[in-house]
Amino acid sequence: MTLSASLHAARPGGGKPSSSGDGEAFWNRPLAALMEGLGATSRGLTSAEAEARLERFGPNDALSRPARSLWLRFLARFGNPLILILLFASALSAASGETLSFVLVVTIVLMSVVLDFVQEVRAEGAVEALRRSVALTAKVLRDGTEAVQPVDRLVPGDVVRLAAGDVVPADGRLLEAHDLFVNQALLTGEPYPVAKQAGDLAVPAPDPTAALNALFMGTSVISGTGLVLVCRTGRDTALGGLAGALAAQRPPDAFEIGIRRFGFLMLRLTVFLVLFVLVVNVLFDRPWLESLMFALALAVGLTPELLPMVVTVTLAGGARRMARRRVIVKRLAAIHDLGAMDVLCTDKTGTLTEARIRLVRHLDARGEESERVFRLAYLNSAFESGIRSPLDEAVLEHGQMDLSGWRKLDEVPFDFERRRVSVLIEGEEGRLLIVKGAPEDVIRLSSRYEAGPGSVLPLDGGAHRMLLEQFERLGEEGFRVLGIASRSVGPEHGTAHVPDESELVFAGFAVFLDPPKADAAAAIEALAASGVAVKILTGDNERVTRHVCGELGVSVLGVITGEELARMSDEALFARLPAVNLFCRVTPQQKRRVLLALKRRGHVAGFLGDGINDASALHAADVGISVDSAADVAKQAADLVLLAHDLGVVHAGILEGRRTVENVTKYILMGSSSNFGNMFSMAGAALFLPFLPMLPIQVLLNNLLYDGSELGVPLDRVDAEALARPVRWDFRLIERFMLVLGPVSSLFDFLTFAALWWLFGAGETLFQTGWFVESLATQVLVILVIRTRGAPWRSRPHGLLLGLSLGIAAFGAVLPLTPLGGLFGFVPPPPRFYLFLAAAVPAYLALVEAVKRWFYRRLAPAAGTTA
Ligand SMILES: Nc1ncnc2c1ncn2[C@@H]1O[C@H](COP(=O)(O)OP(=O)(O)OP(=O)(O)O)[C@@H](O)[C@H]1O
Ligand SMILES: [Mg+2]
Repeated sequence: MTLSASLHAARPGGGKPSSSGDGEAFWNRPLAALMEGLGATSRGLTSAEAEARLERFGPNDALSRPARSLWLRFLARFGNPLILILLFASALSAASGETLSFVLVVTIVLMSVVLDFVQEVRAEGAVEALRRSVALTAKVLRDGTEAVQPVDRLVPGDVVRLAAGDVVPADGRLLEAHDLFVNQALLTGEPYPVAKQAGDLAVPAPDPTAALNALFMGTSVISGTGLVLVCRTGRDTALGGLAGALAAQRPPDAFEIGIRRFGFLMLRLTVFLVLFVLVVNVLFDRPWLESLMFALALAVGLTPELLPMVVTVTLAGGARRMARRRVIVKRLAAIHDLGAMDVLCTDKTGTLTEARIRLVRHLDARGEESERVFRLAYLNSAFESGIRSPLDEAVLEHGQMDLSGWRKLDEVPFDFERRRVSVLIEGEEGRLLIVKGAPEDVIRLSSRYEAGPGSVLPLDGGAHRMLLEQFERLGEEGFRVLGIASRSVGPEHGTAHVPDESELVFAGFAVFLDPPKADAAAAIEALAASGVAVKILTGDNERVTRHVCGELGVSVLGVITGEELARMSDEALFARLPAVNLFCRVTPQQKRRVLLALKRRGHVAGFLGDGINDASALHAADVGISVDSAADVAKQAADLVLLAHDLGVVHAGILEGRRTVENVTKYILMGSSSNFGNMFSMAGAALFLPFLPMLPIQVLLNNLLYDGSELGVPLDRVDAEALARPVRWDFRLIERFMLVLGPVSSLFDFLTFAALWWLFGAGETLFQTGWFVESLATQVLVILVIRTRGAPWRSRPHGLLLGLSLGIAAFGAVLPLTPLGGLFGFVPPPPRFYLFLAAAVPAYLALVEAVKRWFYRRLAPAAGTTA
């Protein structure tokens, strides 16, 4: 993985002194001294003290930059050189007597900046609030009791309880550890489990990777439990030291690249245009100050600087609407990926099934109900301290058992490669290793079996067949099954290891029922109808999964099991992918491999999962989707978090994502074609007219009104046809669109110039007025044509969009007739002009419509949809 690789390479924070210490790393200090220095006890802080420390240390967020105040950010907006020069130039003109124009320029610029700024801040606030709503939490000791707190409220001195699947929320020292293994790949790049223990180090460790008594933010607990004293938070953590590298390393996504490329194109055109206008005006000996201001006003309207803001605002609007459909967006750009997604991989439990797992039977080897099998399963589930799966919950809920006669000595924690868990306990039967896991493996590891009370028989070929048959029959009936086995060991046996899981005595099966989800079938159909294929990736076995599919009416095209996958080359997998929609008994790494293969085939692949075993697939996917109740590591890896574990929610989210992408595209099409075209015409006009085609202040006003008319775009409706298939950004399409429609708009503008000049014999002020009214109307109304690929009258726009577009065009037309118009240098045009307008604007729109149809038919027939 590039991320961990880069972190590995960077590896700063290594010898970084702890914020709590005197230059010595916190893991090397004696615990007692460390606690004294932190003013901490093993019972945690008081709420009041924690509150005070939060003030002092700031929020526990390693990646955030210190927030700039709103005022500073607002002022920074004026740091834009174009705006500065414009203000400076208008101040110069004020000095030469044009005070009114100066006041107007400042007012308009201020209004524009405020409009943009308010939108952006609101958008960011909304996105941040959404992100917070699914933020990770930690179990913290506060006021002597355990409380659940958002991770960013942790402070040095806090005591945090951790279990398997948790992401370590800060850097700290272990106060207690039980069978604790963590994944430190974020720090070391190596995914192997590392054992951690409480206590002082015998030999000082030079860097975090060697500190076996400490845990570090961003690493995750694989198994076991721990109690951690928080020593460093936020930017002071080892992860915080990497934050810079992290941010720098994140490769830009396709969208960012597209926006940048497009922005650069616009920038070049702007520079060219502005220089052109300036040179022409200077050559023709026109007043230089006004020409400069005119050019600057043009540039302010054209600069792509605002494009990312506009996109962010639209995406944030989309994120808000998705939240109403119970999909929380953690990474804004994921909205596009969601809209573009054409394959969705999902796990089984919780998505296709209710995840209300019940233990329904406990059968011995002969298939008879057995209390002993339940007791062994119960002991295993009760004493295992690793990943507490819903299967364990189901065992523990099934009945009560007195554990007082038993003591736990050790365990071999569950992992998704081995698919079993063992506990070593001591009690009335002496020392006993109890193994619970995937039946085919537990049977394979057994050499004898219990055939009724007190009777143990060798597990020979016949018995083996009998057990497998029983297991398969249960699977075909849709039951999830775990095998239970045990082994007596001598008193010299104090610890348990993987090789001990052999020569077992097979006891029987724990049989679970997890009913299929009634509405999953409809959701899968809806996804298919929307061009998203669903593939199932599960750690469970083929029989159970087939049964679930059968109940749901999902047809199984082809199956690959984990075993086959392990033997399969990447090429073979690549070739078989299209014909397979079921992957069974796959390990976490195999889930990841399938996703990478799908991506290599050119799919935009999503993954929906909630378990620890899903985290690496979530990372690998283009769109990682998890649920609010998921394990920390899964939630952290996800781009989107569902508030309800439901494929229907995903479908709703996909449509919302596509809609958002379509609306962003509309924005860009509108801005790039008509706005660009109009500006281009102004440059032409500068060449032929003896005066400026519009006063600088009029250009600015035009721009402000245009911006206002765009406020409705994010809310706009999108045609059903556009939502029916995955959509991708297509900046080439946008560029071509601009290059075709820009000149169309310019062509029409020159016709207008001609009419104003010859038909109305317009002088400077009338020309400027007429042109202002006309250009605003065409720029603002063209959205009604280009917002759909089909006929505009068949696609109803959102009320606000329609209202703002018509309203602003009308406002522009009426403005010159009012006293306010005089302020901006307008004169009331003759009635004949309005007749001309009433003919010209519809003619323009009709022309755009014709060219648009030709464009989509000839130049971009299939663009915008995925193959
Ligand atoms: N608590 C447990 N004790 C023993 N074995 C378990 C336990 N949990 C899971 N297993 C074994 O590991 C296998 C894989 O786990 P699981 O079914 O949860 O994987 P998964 O990929 O998350 O599946 P799903 O797609 O259903 O969510 C199980 O089929 C079972 O054999
Ligand atoms: Mg699962």
